Amino acid sequence: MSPDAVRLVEVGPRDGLQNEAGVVPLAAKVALIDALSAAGLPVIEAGAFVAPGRVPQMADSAAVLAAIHRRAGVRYPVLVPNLKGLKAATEAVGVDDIAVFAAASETFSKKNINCSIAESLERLAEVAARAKDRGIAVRGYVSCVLGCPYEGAVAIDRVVEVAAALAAMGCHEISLGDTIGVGTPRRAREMVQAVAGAVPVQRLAAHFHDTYGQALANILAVLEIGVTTFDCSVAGLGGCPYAPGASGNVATEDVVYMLDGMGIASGVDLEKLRLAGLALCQTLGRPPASRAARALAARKGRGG
Ligand SMILES: CC(C)(COP(=O)([O-])OP(=O)([O-])OC[C@H]1O[C@@H](n2cnc3c(N)ncnc32)[C@H](O)[C@@H]1OP(=O)([O-])[O-])[C@@H](O)C(=O)NCCC(=O)NCCSC(=O)C[C@@](C)(O)CC(=O)[O-]
Repeated sequence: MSPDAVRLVEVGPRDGLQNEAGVVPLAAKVALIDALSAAGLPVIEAGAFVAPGRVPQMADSAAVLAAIHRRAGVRYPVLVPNLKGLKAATEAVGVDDIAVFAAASETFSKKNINCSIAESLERLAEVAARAKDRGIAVRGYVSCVLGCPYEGAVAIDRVVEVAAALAAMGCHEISLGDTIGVGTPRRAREMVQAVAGAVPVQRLAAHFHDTYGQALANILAVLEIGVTTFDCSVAGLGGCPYAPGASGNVATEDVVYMLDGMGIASGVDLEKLRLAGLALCQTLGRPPASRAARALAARKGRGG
């Protein structure tokens, strides 16, 4: 059964832009975030306090946070990999939400954050404890929940273990990331059902990349078993620098179009969202990857 309402977590300004080869001007990032909040997104991941040598595109995250217009009720989490990142985040303007990230694949963990899964969980537990002491909410990500770019298949038991460890260290929500978008609906559902045996489904979020065009189908599959929080990226921006070949997250416009059609409330204005994505894509010099955004633009072009 489908819910009446869902919560969308917009990850475009972080997951979307982290993989861009060229420099995205600070003003364009700020304008994007402000346009997304004006479109009704309740959570907008605004940046990452990671090593700038590894992900140069996120190096200006503190400046982004200082420049955005904060809308009442909107949350602006940032990614934090370690205590150094937590320190930088707490020194930035207005950070009261962070997200820590681990993986269900050893090789991905090593490539992405240069340590084993066990080491990362130890490190993140300290980050989470200190963040909580300061009243900062902590979200947890698990990458490679349906496959790894280096190891291939990933055991569901491993996903359950990592998700449970993040929940045990106090993450209020666990986002399950199909980093390379290889998942299909039945497997996505099996994975979520298994994780829900360890972490209540109300605390789970689904984070599907759309590499194989399966993201919307996967969302629907897990929506029907109780997941009500979905990560998405405006204009389908993105990919992970440590997941070669992976495309962006499911496009927020495509998700909102589907939800609107199903009568499921997200609080997001599709037209304002489309224009937010379009403005950023004009800066990037390419069309939005969102099918819904393209179709809506074509309809407008025909006077529809
Ligand atoms: C995790 C680390 C930091 C480990 O870092 P390390 O590679 O082990 O190296 P280190 O700890 O020895 O540090 C190397 C240099 O970085 C600095 N440093 C160290 N930490 C920080 C920090 N926080 N902020 C700023 N600088 C930092 C540190 O001070 C040092 O500077 P140097 O002495 O060379 O001048 C590094 O490997 C890293 O930043 N990796 C990038 C991870 C990343 O951002 N990946 C993409 C996001 S995850 C993702 O996209 C998946 C997700 C979440 O979307 C879900 C999904 O789809 O699966």
